Amino acid sequence: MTITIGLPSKGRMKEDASAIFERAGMKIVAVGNDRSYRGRVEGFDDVEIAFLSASEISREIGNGTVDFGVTGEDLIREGLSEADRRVEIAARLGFGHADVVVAVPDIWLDVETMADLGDVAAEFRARHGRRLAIATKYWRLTQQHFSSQHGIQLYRIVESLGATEGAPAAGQADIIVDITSTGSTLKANHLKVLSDGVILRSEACLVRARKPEHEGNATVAKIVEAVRGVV
Ligand SMILES: Nc1ncnc2c1ncn2[C@@H]1O[C@H](COP(=O)(O)OP(=O)(O)OP(=O)(O)O)[C@@H](O)[C@H]1O
Ligand SMILES: O=P(O)(O)OC[C@H]1O[C@H](OP(=O)(O)OP(=O)(O)O)[C@H](O)[C@@H]1O
Repeated sequence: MTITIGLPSKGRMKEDASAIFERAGMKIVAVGNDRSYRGRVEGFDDVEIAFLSASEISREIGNGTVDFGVTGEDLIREGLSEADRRVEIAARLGFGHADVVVAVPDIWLDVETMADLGDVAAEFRARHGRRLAIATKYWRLTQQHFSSQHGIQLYRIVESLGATEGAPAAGQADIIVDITSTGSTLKANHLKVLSDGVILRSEACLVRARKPEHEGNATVAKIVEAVRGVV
């Protein structure tokens, strides 16, 4: 059986993901020329590499098209329903750290917690004649955090595919759910994170699709062991 590993073909995780495999004794070589989206691993004849974007990797692990992948935990939990049933986080890789957070305008002085935000959401319609609007690309994580975890139902999600932090000032939304690493983008846009507003502390992970045929497969075990040995 050939084991396929999805690695980022571009973006912020690309270099670090390949470097981890190299440190683990699995040197990746491109098949064909440099622009090829296929690779192999020196010394592992039954392993192939598929170079994909970070969000494609999460999707392909979810549907089992690749056996392993390196991607952010945020993309796994946002992209896949019942993620823990479908995939296993085999190793946390120590790079690509970012938190998915709930942030509100600095000037909302009375709003520090999700409970405060729940009160605001409840009053919002009476005061403004509409629901609290949340700009985000993290639909699933937002719904889980607001509805399931904090019992807040009165809100509406405004899809944002970029420059999410600008949405409140632009009048497109009231608050945001987005990723932050240094916090400088939030600060520049006069937003603050609620004290219990960290939805997920994400980092790059080696993720395995849960497949029955992995049971007892020596190559699968070797890949996990090799990567765990260097993180
Ligand atoms: N400052 C940051 N901003 C955004 N994402 C970050 C940051 N730091 C780490 N990440 C992580 O990087 C991953 C996304 O990587 P990247 O932006 O390179 O993907 P991408 O190539 O844009 O993928 P796609 O095109 O599929 O969206 C996510 O898992 C995210 O959590
Ligand atoms: O907390 P900070 O260090 O300020 O980082 C957070 C910002 O970085 C990312 O955007 P980026 O400009 O990298 O573009 P992207 O969303 O297209 O990846 C992310 O979407 C945030 O806006």
